[in-house]
Amino acid sequence: MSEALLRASGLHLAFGGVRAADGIDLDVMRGEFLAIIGPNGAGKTTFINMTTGYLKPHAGEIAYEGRRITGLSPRAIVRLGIARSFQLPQLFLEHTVEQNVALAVASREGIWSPLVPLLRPGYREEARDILDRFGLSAIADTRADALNEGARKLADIAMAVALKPRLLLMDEPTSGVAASEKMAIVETLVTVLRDAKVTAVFVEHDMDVVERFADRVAVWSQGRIAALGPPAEVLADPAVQREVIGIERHAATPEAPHA
Ligand SMILES: Nc1ncnc2c1ncn2[C@@H]1O[C@H](COP(=O)(O)OP(=O)(O)OP(=O)(O)O)[C@@H](O)[C@H]1O
Repeated sequence: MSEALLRASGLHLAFGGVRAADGIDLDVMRGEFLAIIGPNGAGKTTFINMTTGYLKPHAGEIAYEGRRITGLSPRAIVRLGIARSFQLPQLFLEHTVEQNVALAVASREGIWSPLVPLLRPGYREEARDILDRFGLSAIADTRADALNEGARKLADIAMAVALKPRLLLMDEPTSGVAASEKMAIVETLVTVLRDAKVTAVFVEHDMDVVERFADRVAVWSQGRIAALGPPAEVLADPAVQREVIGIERHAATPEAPHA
């Protein structure tokens, strides 16, 4: 872990009077798992949106593998090796899990029709292999609209992995996942990503997940990074505990009653 895979410098973006990014500087190191925490509205999703081409910063620059990517389209950024998963999974609900992942496999070749993967066995085989790695083989033939939240999140991430990214950004991969399933799901996810040598940035509200799986944690606050470092250090900081973790634990209570 010595080289920056992604480098964000001086990112600014305002929505009217709201400064969603107010001077973000961040290096994501090759091979690391970086967690982003922070209260609602701090600008965490905005950072992911800027990095993946869904939003263009008003100022500043993002470089990936030394190349400026600011302002490129989401598809162009995917082609360079950056994928994302969403806070609300973006699955084709009337298709099966396997068909969804096969669609992502086919999209690597510029094919975006949901019908094509049904016709080409190679795409389906690769999709099966990915689902196997995620422990999702049992639900390969289940329609996406019949999945519970945890399975839906994992299927969405499996689609992102099917794009063969070197960097994966995940927006709240565990939100809505039952507390009893959460650690096992993240364990699987981390194993798949480490095996595939994928660097990961993930927005997370569960501090137990951050503590256990992140190499570093960045604390977002009002469009800025208020703290950055190893979880054991950052989460022990009284200011972080007071201003972020208290809020996070409180916010996480309804879906994570164990917290
Ligand atoms: N498209 C948009 N138009 C207007 N305001 C926006 C837009 N996207 C984000 N914002 C505002 O920018 C600020 C940062 O939002 P963002 O979604 O990045 O925060 P967040 O830290 O991801 O929050 P959460 O934890 O609730 O997802 C918020 O005040 C939000 O209302």
